Formats: sequence, C-alpha cells, structure tokens
Amino acid sequence: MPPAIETVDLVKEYGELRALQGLSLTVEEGEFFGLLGPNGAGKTTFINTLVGLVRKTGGDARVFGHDIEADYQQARDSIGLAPQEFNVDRFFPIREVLIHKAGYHGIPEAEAGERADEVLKRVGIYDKRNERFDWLSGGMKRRLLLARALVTDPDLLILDEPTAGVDVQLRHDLWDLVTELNDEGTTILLTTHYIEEAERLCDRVAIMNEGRKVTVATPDELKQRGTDTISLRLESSVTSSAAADLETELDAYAHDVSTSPAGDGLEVRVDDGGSTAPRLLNDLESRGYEIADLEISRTSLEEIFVDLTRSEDRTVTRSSASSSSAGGTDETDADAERSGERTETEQEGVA
Ligand SMILES: Nc1ncnc2c1ncn2[C@@H]1O[C@H](COP(=O)(O)OP(=O)(O)OP(=O)(O)O)[C@@H](O)[C@H]1O
Repeated sequence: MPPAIETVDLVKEYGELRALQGLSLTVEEGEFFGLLGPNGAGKTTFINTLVGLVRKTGGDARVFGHDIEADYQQARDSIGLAPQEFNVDRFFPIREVLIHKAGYHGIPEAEAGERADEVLKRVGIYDKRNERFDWLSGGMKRRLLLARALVTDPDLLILDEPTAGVDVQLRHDLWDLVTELNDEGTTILLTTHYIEEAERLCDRVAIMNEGRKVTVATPDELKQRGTDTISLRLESSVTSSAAADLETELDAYAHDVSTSPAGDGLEVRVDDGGSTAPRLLNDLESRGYEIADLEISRTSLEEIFVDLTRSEDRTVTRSSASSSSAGGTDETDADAERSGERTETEQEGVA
C-alpha cells in the first residue's frame, strides 16, 4: 500500500515568498500524524496544496499513490478536510450542506442523505440539522466542519487546527472522536498550535519552520532530545565562590548549575535526570552539602518545539493561545479555475 501522503521536494511560491521550500514528507497509511510549526511555517499551504486549493510551484505530491495534479479527483476523493476557517455556505440548512458535499464527490443522493444524518449524529449536532450555519455556536461550527470532512468517508482526514478557540469539553470530545476514527483505520493529518494536543494524539509529528521540515519524530523521541533539570534544596547555603567551584566540579555531566538568590537552592541541568541524580547526590554529599529535597523535571515538548523553531523576528504561539492565519488562497485565476471545488455551491471560497 502506498503511503497516505508522500511529498518530495514540494515547493510553493507566492510571488517572491517561498512558503514551502522543498518539503519532503511521508505519512504512512493509518498514522495519526501531527504538523507543528509557528505561524507562517507553511502548514496550511501544505494542506491546501494536497487538496488542490493551492497549485504547487515544484516537486511532487501523492495521496495514496495518486498524483495530486495528474490524478486530482482520486487524490481529492480520498481526503476529508476540516479547514481552519469557516467556509460553509450560509444559505442552506447544514444537512443540505453535507448532502451537496457528498454529491460533489459522486455519492448518490439517497446515500448522501443517510451519510449526512450519520455524521451529524457522530459529531453531536443532529438536532441542528435543519438550521443554517450562521445560527450555530462556534463549537457547533467546528463540529460541522468535521462532519463535512467525514461525509465522504475519507481514508485521509486532514484537520487544520480543529480545536482552535473551542472550549475544554469540546476539545476533549473532538480528541475522542478523532482517536476513534484513527482506531477505525482513518489516517489523520493534524495541524495544531496546542503542543499538548499533538503529544496526546499523534504517533509522529513533523516540525516545520519557514517552509522547511525541521524534524520528524515521535513525541517521546522529541522529548528525549531535551534536558532534565534537577532542583535541590540544601540544608545550608552555597556561597557564590562555592557555586562557581561546583559548576567546574560537576562539569563532567551538568550542562548548567545555578543557585537560588538565597543560596539554599540549586538547579542542575543534565541529559537524564533519573540516572544522574544518584551521582549528583553523592558528589554534593562528598563536598559536605546536605540535601533537604530533590525534584526532577523534564523539558516539555513545548520548550523543545520553541527551541527548534526559534527565529529572531517571529512570535511563536504558545499552547495557551489559539491562533489564526490567513492560510487562505491568493490563487491566480488559473488556480481557481483548476480547483473546481472552490466554486462548489456549498462552499464559500475554499474547502
Ligand atoms: N494566499 C497567500 N498569498 C500570499 N502569501 C501567502 C498566502 N497564503 C499564505 N501565505 C504566506 O505563506 C506563508 C505560509 O503561510 P501558511 O498559512 O501556510 O502558514 P501556517 O503554518 O499555516 O501558519 P498558521 O499557523 O498561522 O496558520 C506565510 O508567510 C504566509 O503569509
């Protein structure tokens, strides 16, 4: 079976700007794959390229072995996209929106109706089926985007920041639902700014920055790249000259040693806190320090992410904040013409 997504040297230029700079990425069938990166890293551009909303400038991309340009329809039919932005036709009841979507992908009307009901139930807004998009709450709108992505029963579900701005309860509901879908065999590509979300859900994550892949790894592998901090409280204080000596003495395994202002606290940064702590305790006790308390903390995935994507002129969105992006389409007329989906009646602009 070919990979769910395979891109080789994928390039997208918007005029002078290279939003994707030769991105090669493989997502295996059945994976739950996360795409992380600061604002403007190129995540939405990558997704929009896969679904034909943005025309690549160079490189290759295949979805389940179908070339996204030469075999556009097969590639597109296998993808369900829940985009970042609300782009739903506001004039039709939402059940009809879903039926139109299914119809566009070749599903007969009777079956489309059944599927619409099924996915509306699945995302928990079946009782709203005859209402228009504008009448739904923000959380219900997110649910609808997911229902629309699911109505074609896609093999690959792409979620572009599905939980941006939703409340905690809905976030957990959505997590449960996408986990269930993945367990049933749906491959999932998720972009998110919530590092906790990626850590909790994804088998592997790719970290992107400025249109390039920085790394691909499991969340655990990424965390192992970080350092641990051993925090100690001492019975007596360390003088500043003793602290400088300690730093030299522990140099064999400590990246950094710092003392608290009162001198009775020490923070020692090491690769592996668990295995280093006994040695550190010995070293300190043999120098006459008595330890009152010890705690080990790991570098969080968020800190590693920030380190990997640090850039002078960029503000990285931290996990406590949501984000928004243009993420849209500046597409040329030729692009618009080519991506027939953009002119679908049920959708405004893109999907
Ligand atoms: N339609 C467009 N026309 C011109 N430039 C664009 C367009 N869409 C995106 N860009 C630019 O391409 C770069 C990548 O944007 P993109 O939206 O793909 O990033 P992103 O990683 O999805 O960001 P975010 O996390 O903020 O959603 C940015 O510099 C952005 O300004």
